[in-house]
Amino acid sequence: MNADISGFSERKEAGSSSGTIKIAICGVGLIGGSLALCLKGKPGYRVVGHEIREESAAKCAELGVVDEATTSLAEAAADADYIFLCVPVGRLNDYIDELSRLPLKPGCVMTDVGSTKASIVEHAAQLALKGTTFIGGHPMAGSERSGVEAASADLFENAYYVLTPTEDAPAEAVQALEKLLRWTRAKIITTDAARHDRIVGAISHLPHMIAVALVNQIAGYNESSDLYRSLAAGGFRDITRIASSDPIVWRDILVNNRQVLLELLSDWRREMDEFTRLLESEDGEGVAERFKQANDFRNRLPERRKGMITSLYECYVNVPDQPGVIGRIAAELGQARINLSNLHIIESREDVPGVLRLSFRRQDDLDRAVALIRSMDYIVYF
Ligand SMILES: NC(=O)C1=CN([C@@H]2O[C@H](COP(=O)(O)OP(=O)(O)OC[C@H]3O[C@@H](n4cnc5c(N)ncnc54)[C@H](O)[C@@H]3O)[C@@H](O)[C@H]2O)C=CC1
Ligand SMILES: O=C(O)C(=O)Cc1ccc(O)cc1
Repeated sequence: MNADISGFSERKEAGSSSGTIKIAICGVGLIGGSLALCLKGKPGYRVVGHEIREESAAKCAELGVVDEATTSLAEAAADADYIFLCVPVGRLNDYIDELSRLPLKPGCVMTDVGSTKASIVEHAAQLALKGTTFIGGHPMAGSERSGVEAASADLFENAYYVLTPTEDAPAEAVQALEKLLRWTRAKIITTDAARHDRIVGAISHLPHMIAVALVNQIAGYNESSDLYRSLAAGGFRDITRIASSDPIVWRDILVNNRQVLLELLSDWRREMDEFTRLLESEDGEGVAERFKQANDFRNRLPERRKGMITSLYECYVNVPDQPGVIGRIAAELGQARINLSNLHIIESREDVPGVLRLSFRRQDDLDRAVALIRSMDYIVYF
């Protein structure tokens, strides 16, 4: 790979012969669509979406997420300066194979957004991608939602965006990709693929498995009484939000990173065994110590209200059981021109509205809403 990068800098500065930089996005879903929205309309860029189904291609063009869309990979890739692979992890190698058989523009930079990095980076390195450079990528932001309808130009703001260039990737290519990705307003960092997979396995893939297992365990109990579902309150919702993630996307991630995950699961079982031991021996002090240790670490997590922690800017409001309270809060927010993206009543008892979850698209809206609602004497928390 990277055999011929002659003319690379010249092309990146000047763009293609038509004066524009062509960016191909293969898979215009949540992540591909969000990248497209970050880049489309920026001076000198033309964003072309690739989808395998006609309806999907038509939809992303109609929604205005891309400048144009096609179901032909050859057409999307032809003359592209950058190619982003944004399909489920299980399909990435096939795309690399197919692209390696197509005439690609010399100096083209190819990257992906897959949640695992070692296998794709290794696969791309084995193929001589004729004068193009492959650089693995992973924006550490997303949500439990999927599809182009969920795409947003703000998705990556302040989140980490990991790049995993191999040692032989030309510095100019890495710099050019980093420069392009600045439009996402993400914090770009580089590391090697194996390290990425170990760390992301622990902080993202393991939590997704735990969330799914927990929901399925409780769903099993709920067969005997619907009260399990009714009583499921804030804590359960917080820890299980990511269990609503896309099954195909996550099937591919977990199977791909299975070696790392099998080790993490064995450590997880040890953590659970420790709780079992503490409870069997009625060791309350030991239990408290586990919570204390967790509090210490969690309270020192970086204050980031996006990406891996939450997908939106959210707050919770305790609402008393009085008619009109929710309407009043919504009306005040509207009057103050604060854009509410979602409002959800979390019932803690069947007959009592207990907690209101308010979601915003911007930090600024959240901050203003919190100040306003607190000034109305309601308790607001995160
Ligand atoms: N969901 C998330 O929060 C994050 C996902 N990622 C990674 O981004 C990639 C895309 O995920 P999302 O955008 O969330 O998924 P999505 O489901 O929103 O979008 C997937 C895209 O790939 C296309 N696609 C699906 N199956 C395909 C197939 N068999 N052949 C060709 N195209 C196919 C779909 O038409 C769609 O455009 C995955 O590799 C995932 O690991 C990375 C960061 C965050
Ligand atoms: O919704 C969340 O909190 C996520 O964890 C989103 C996410 C999903 C997959 C990734 O590879 C990165 C981020």
